[in-house]
Amino acid sequence: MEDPTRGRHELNLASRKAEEADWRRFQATQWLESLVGPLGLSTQPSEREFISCLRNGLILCNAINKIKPGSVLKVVESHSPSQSLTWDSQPLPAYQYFENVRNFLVAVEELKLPAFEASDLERDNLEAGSSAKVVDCILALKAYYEWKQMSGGNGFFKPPRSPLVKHSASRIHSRASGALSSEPCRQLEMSAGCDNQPLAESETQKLEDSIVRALVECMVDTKENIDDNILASFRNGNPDPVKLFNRVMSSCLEKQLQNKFPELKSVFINLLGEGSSSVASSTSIPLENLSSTGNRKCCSACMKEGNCNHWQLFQMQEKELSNLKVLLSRTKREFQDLQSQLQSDLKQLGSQVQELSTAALGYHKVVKENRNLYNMVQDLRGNIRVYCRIRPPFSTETKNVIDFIGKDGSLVILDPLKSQKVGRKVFQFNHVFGPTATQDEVFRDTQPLIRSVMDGYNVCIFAYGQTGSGKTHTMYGPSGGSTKDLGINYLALNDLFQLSNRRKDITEYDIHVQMVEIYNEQVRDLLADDKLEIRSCTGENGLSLPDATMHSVKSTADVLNLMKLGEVNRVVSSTAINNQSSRSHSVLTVHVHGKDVSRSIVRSCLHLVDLAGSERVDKSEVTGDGLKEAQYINKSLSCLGDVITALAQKNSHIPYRNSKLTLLLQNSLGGHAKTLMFAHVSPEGDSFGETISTLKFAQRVSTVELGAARANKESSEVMQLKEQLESLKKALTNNGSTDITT
Ligand SMILES: Nc1ncnc2c1ncn2[C@@H]1O[C@H](COP(=O)(O)OP(=O)(O)OP(=O)(O)O)[C@@H](O)[C@H]1O
Repeated sequence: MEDPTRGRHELNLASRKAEEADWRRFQATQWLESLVGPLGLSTQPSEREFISCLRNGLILCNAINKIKPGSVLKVVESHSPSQSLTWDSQPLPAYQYFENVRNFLVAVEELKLPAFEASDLERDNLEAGSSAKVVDCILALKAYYEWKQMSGGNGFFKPPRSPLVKHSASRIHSRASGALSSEPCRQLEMSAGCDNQPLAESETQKLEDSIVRALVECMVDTKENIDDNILASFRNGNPDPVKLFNRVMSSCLEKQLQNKFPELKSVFINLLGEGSSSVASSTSIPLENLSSTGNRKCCSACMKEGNCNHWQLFQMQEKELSNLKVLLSRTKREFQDLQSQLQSDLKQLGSQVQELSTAALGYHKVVKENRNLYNMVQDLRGNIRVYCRIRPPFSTETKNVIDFIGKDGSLVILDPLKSQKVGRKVFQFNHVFGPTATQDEVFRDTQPLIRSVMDGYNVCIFAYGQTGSGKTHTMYGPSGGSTKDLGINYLALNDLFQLSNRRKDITEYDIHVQMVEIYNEQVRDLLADDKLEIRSCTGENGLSLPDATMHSVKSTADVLNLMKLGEVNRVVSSTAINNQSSRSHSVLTVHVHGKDVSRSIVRSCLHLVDLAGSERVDKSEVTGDGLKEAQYINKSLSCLGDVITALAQKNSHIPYRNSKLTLLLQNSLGGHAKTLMFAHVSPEGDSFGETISTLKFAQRVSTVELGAARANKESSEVMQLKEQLESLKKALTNNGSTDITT
């Protein structure tokens, strides 16, 4: 037997379906009008009205061009001005406009939106429900348009499901739910429940069945019990379909869920709750607000305009936002970790640098202390300091005998005639200046020694070496009177003036100079007009050259003038080895006399000696007077060697008197003076013999112990006592002579 309620339900369903179709058509019309202007249709257009209006494809093309400009490039327009867009004045034949419809459908396909058949717009096909596909297509366009406006076209657009598509699988279900399911589904979609539920397929199916059954029953009941207010609003001819639908639906749901399907209510709440839970937790909006008020508010506002994706988009963005928040806090944590790691690394690095710099400082301090201690030991032992200076080679082509120059004063030379293994000779000096050392560098190393003259020490600096090895260059500077690269003589005096100036408040200094040469065993005054020969080299008052003229100097200019005069007077001649060879030993003596505020007196002298070059007579190719000069030079140098050897061997007798040179340097070599020798060598291979001989001599000199240097300083008491002694001596002498005469 046929169930009478079922028949009634089917009847009701058909009418609901029709209502739904009307409502959707209304939405499509409203939206098209808002997009392209008035269509000339009634408020509730019939299917016929609606299809006729769209038949020429003009409205459709204009609409799609508004959504996506250029979608239909050529739109066939209505030519007659009398032809309006109203549906009933549609001009024929329609085939002229078939192109519009076809182009529109192509554009719709390109947007991947649900399309319809061109024949759906034909007059002959018009029957109930035939416009559904066209309406679906327009509502899909509407949804696309709204998505594009909201997202700016970024992301993925998902067209809303057509009720036709969804329910084609089951005839019964489509019958029962075709008209209605789109709305609940959309409601669920809005809360992200419809598609995103991770339910099993069978479960979903079961759920859908329950919902559809409940809704069908609900609507049948509601339709029968529709309250007068709702019917009245229908009758007064101006119903708001959205409001009407909402009211019907809400009262239906409320009743059915409350009374008949309490289990369905919990399913609904769960669905809505699950869909909202993540959002609720991330935004702290109460669940009820989202599932009822918020959700409904959003949709009631949008329902007027058609399909609504707001809630879904909102949820997606909320989710993305919360993901981003998590990412941000994780990145922040990582950044903080990195920062603290960096800080601790920097701290560690800083302390390491600090340690290193302390170590470096300590190292420099120790090196300096070592040097000072070494010098102190040298002073205490009274050793003669020996510096070696190597002249730059005259030609790069000649073989160089210098193998290695150590910073510690070691020097290795190589016999050019022997192999590297056996031809190497090692020497050790206080310092070795290589060919590139400047005059200034050489002076800076000797400066402390020179300055000690101002404290009362006697100092002697002499340059020794073969002819042409650079002795005059070191002591005077480049030959030819150049004021560039001036040597130790000038730089030393200049420095003494500066020091005297700096100490002028404490000590008053007088500086005098003498300049003599020893030529062929004769001492000659280089600063006197007539170059008088000086007979005595050891005079009274501690002066080694009492007869040589004494010149007071107050400035470096004075010194320069005197040095020029001395250079002019010195005997030089050209030899095969050096065309400006010094044929004599020159001695510049600087006498310093200082008196300080306590009336203590310092008296000292600085000998700056440029020896004549030692040379092999055969090699220098000299004859006659030149040969005689060379023999004298060699003899005096060998006397110097004898004195050095005797001193080195600590002999009781030192043969100072064997030559004028050793007699002149007696106080510097045997007294309590500070002595420095510059051993000059030529780097050329053909000078190897002389180089070895110079270096051996220098090595011997460095072993000489002179005893600790002593300053010539007399305190005011000693001076007073000395003065008293002098006056007593005089008185005694006077008394004696008186006694004799009386
Ligand atoms: N360190 C140097 N840098 C540049 N040129 C140098 C250097 N040493 C020496 N000379 C040059 O070498 C040449 C010989 O030097 P110098 O006259 O000083 O030798 P010397 O040992 O005094 O010779 P002699 O014993 O014959 O007088 C000069 O032309 C000098 O300018």
